[in-house]
Amino acid sequence: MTYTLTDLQHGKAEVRIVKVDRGSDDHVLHDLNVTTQLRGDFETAYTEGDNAHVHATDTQKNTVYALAREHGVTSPEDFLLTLAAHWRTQPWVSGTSLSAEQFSWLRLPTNGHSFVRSGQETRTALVETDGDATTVSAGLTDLVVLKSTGSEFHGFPRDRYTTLAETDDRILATSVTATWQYAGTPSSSGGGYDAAYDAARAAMLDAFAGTHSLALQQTIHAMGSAALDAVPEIARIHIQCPNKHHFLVDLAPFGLDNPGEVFFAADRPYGLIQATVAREAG
Ligand SMILES: O=c1[nH]c(=O)c2[nH]c(=O)[nH]c2[nH]1
Repeated sequence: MTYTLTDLQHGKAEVRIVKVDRGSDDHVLHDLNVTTQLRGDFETAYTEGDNAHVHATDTQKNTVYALAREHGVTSPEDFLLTLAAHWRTQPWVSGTSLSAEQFSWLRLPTNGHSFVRSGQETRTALVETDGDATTVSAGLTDLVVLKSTGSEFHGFPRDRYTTLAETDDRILATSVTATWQYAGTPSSSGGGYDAAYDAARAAMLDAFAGTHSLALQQTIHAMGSAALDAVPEIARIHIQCPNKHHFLVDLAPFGLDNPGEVFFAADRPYGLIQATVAREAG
């Protein structure tokens, strides 16, 4: 019996790299978790155990560290593009999928070389190549936000299984995961990928806070639209949000009222709402 073998890729997952820029007394940290995946003419390794074409995953890990030293690390997107350019020159490689998580650090005021981890969220980047074609995506995960009013949910259909009460004032809380694709390179004079990330993140937070929400769905649409408004190079954005339910605790058995002050923060199950917002073609 023969079977078809497809989707071959190999690489090193979660290469943790911390690059210190020592160009001035104010050091800069780039803290990344990089995953490499190469595609290409690697079939005989699977079918015959012939490794003649296999770029060892250990070599790929070393390449990440060496190119960080040779080319430096600026934005995660630019670093992944540097790696992609390297593997484009290597034999038997026809494409790559290179991803990174970036953890951010803030310099402490005491001196230029002490830091505190900042931001609970993780920045993400993905560079994919296929021959000469390159796509760059970016995003974030674990951006936890909450608003203590300015959120309603009503008007949904009721059937024999519906128990949820309608509400015109609830807590809205979520942990945003967003991924967006760039149609063009954000201009380096405008700050490049870093500034584009900051602008998209700020726009999404502003939309979360500023939208009087009638549904998390509406808030997601507003956040996606705000990111597209803020960064012209973003072609489309996918946003996924768990609805982190906060249930008002019934304090009546204790002779107490509860005018929207004491909540039970449930962790599961949770609603899971997602959508892609894209620019219209043409
Ligand atoms: O914003 C919401 N969207 C829903 O689809 C939903 N469903 C639900 O039970 N609560 C909520 N809240």
